[in-house]
Amino acid sequence: MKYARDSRSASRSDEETAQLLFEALPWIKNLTGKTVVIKYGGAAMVDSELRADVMSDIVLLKIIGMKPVIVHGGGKDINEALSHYDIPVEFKHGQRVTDDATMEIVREVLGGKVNQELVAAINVHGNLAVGVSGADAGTIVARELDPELGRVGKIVRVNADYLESIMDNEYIPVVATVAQGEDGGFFNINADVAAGHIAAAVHAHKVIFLTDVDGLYEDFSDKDSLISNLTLEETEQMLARGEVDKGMIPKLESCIHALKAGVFRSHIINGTTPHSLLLELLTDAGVGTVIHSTHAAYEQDTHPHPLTQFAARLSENI
Ligand SMILES: Nc1ncnc2c1ncn2[C@@H]1O[C@H](COP(=O)(O)OP(=O)(O)O)[C@@H](O)[C@H]1O
Ligand SMILES: CC(=O)N[C@@H](CCC(=O)OP(=O)(O)O)C(=O)O
Repeated sequence: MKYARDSRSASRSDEETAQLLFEALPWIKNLTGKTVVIKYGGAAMVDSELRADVMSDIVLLKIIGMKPVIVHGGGKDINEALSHYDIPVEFKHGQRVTDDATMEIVREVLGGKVNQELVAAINVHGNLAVGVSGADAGTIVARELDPELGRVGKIVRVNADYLESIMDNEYIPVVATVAQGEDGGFFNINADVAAGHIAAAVHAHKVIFLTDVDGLYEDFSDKDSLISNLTLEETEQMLARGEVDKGMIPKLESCIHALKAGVFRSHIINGTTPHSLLLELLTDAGVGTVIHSTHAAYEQDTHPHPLTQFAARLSENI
């Protein structure tokens, strides 16, 4: 996906640029020192130019004082590699049926190619990113979820200390969701599920799912039904009524898991929209769906703020 990069600076005066930077100050102060888990995967990850820009945005967030943890997927890359080796692709309930041959490919693609490419895209800005396999230091430990799914894991624990030690040393952990098995082998973990567990374990302030749609729709066939915010309870009710399907189910379940563990907010945003992360984190205007514990908690935290102007102008100019 291509998009214009330079129109923005051309259409803005120096004074406006200074104002934009100044208005970001309260947001930067608010987020300093906070851990934010960012799940990046799926269709939002396939375009290399866009991927480089998302990694640059994460570098910016790190430089302004946040502590990002990236948890990445790579389902499409796994599918390509499997078709290259003539291994069939099969999913059940949103999870890849993972026999031993598939597990080897998952390890190579997630722990190798995809992880290294994301780390490299960050490290062009300085040596900030550390690639972490979920199997390193028991970062993610799992056991069999369901014999029908083969080597798909159910997470039993996360080594938050290891991830925090990486962040304490000012690095950004970039986690591939290959788990260490309690049985000594490896397990394949859905990256949405892993992000929710990791956010809970590191007591993240927020968990953000970058995907290929603008957020959660009340009715996916109606593009006017995007939900800007909803509570944990409303999310549970939507799931129970069967109103969401496909990849949105593990995302919502992970949002619920993270919120119940004390994560302040879960966000679902469009990773194919340029700078959606910056808009979501540095403005009140928001660009996707926010899930929060209660409406009261949401209202208390969401004040009208001059920076909403920053959001509007940033959106206009990209
Ligand atoms: N109610 C809904 N709102 C938004 N997306 C939905 C909904 N129900 C199903 N979906 C599907 O969920 C998909 C996102 O999940 P997924 O494809 O797994 O994303 P990713 O690959 O980014 O993890 C959307 O592209 C959409 O097809
Ligand atoms: C068990 C399971 O389904 N694992 C996923 C892991 C990668 C992933 O989740 O990638 P996306 O976020 O890009 O979809 C898989 O094999 O595709």
